Amino acid sequence: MNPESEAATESEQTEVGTAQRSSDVDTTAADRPLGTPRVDDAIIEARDLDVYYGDTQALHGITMDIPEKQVTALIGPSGCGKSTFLRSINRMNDLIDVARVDGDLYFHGKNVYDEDVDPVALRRKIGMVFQKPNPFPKSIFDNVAYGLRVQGKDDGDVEGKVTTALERAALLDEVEGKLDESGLDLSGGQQQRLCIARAIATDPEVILMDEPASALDPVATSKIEDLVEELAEEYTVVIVTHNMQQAARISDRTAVFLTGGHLVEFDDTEKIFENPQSQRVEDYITGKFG
Ligand SMILES: Nc1ncnc2c1ncn2[C@@H]1O[C@H](COP(=O)(O)OP(=O)(O)OP(=O)(O)O)[C@@H](O)[C@H]1O
Repeated sequence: MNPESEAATESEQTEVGTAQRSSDVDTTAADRPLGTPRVDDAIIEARDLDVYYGDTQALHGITMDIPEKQVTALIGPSGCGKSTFLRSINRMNDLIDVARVDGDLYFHGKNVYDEDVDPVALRRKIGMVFQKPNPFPKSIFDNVAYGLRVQGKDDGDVEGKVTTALERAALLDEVEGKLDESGLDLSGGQQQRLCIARAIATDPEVILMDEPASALDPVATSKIEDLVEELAEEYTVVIVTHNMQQAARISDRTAVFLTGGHLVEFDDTEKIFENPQSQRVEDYITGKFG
């Protein structure tokens, strides 16, 4: 179906990720972050995105592109809006009563805030992993199979899909032979990899991670970091982290948000950490504040 005929079927729910963007909204110079916020291979494009909680504005005019199959890190001091931006990508902010979004956010060129977008379908393509591992009180197998069953993808090969997801999440070796045991009996690091397996079982394109290693010990953290880098061969990963060394180690590009909900600079990770353009970013990454 071409973009024009898709646009014509306004009354139907659009399968996100297939349409073309109908208009490109440029941003004002004042809002434009330093660095190279626009890229050619973007899968997600935020344009002039504002997010409010009631009367409080948490994000101001965010314009940035997330490149496909790379790791993009979002860093910045507490309360600067990193999680808010992450949640706005797959419309998780819809679940917060007082949250309101202005501006545009395109996924494969389709504005995810268009009325014809089904947020549940969107979240199948843009999965999320949270700070605290949150496996269901079910077996390891059922945790991973859960999304497939909910989506009616229980097509006889659930076992194969569960095995593949556990393998991609670098957990299979540790749980083989005990898939019937409770996911809650795994260690914290294993639980987080189980949640990652659950997120990738349904074959999303993008995985959003909100400080996925902050509750883990250094060994488990290192496994998650290795995994994130591997995942980027097949998926687009956007990760919020408080840990600047972690952002420097695992990400291709880094976005620096600063107090008040402004994106100040977005560039290749190496550039951000070695030669940032903004003095405020330099001060932040050298630990002068934040
Ligand atoms: N559900 C909510 N209701 C009201 N205000 C909120 C809500 N969630 C976040 N905020 C506010 O929005 C701003 C940005 O919060 P957000 O959690 O996005 O920041 P953050 O950079 O991810 O912070 P942290 O690093 O501490 O997790 C903060 O001022 C916060 O208090």
